[in-house]
Amino acid sequence: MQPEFWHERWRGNRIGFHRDAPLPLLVSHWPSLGLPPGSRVCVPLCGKSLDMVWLAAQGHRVLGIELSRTAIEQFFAERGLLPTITTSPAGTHYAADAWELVQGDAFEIPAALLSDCAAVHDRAALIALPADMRATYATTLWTRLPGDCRALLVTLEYPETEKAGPPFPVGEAEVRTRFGEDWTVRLLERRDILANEPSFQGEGVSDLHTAVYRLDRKA
Ligand SMILES: C[S@@+](CC[C@H](N)C(=O)[O-])C[C@H]1O[C@@H](n2cnc3c(N)ncnc32)[C@H](O)[C@@H]1O
Repeated sequence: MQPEFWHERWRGNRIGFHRDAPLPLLVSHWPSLGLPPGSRVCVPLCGKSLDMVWLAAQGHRVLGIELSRTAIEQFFAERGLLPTITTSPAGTHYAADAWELVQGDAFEIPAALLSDCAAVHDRAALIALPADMRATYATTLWTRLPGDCRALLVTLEYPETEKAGPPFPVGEAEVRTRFGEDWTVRLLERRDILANEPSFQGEGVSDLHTAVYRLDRKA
């Protein structure tokens, strides 16, 4: 999954991963993180997700990280906002209201930019990446998050021989292997969603679950 793969998806508007409403699992599980309003939330590989709108409505400031300038421009245009644009070694920063979206590579984001992030929301970020890139993602961005950080991580599980990713299946054992050393990992919910996902059924997937984890950075 090289950058060109994603740029091509955005150019061609082939963004089937984008949802026209906040993720229900975010809405139901986010309050359990107990974050104070005003906390900054990192949304890696953010696309133009409406989850960022929902997080802002909860009183959070949002730091999104996204390769595609198209995605970022569409996010602000769809809210009728003209962002302020600045640059840093991390990339190009677009900021308006509660949102700062950085056009850059999530693997290259420096710890200084993440230092005041109290939480992470990962939906379709880890599972967007093939195994070798998931390893890099876990050992770069996630290791640079500050000491008291918490996270919601949403995954998909299906038999990997039944469909080519993305999205890729990531089971509980992999989540614990990738994050368990630095994070306390708790499975919050695992839900059968095959009946709601005709495109997976159409590709021959016989079993499909989504799982939500809470991660707490170990001291
Ligand atoms: C499957 S989409 C999910 C987008 C969003 N999380 C959502 O739920 O709609 C993955 C997104 O990650 C972006 N992306 C892929 N690799 C990236 C990287 N290394 N750094 C930043 N963004 C990346 C892609 O451009 C794409 O918008």
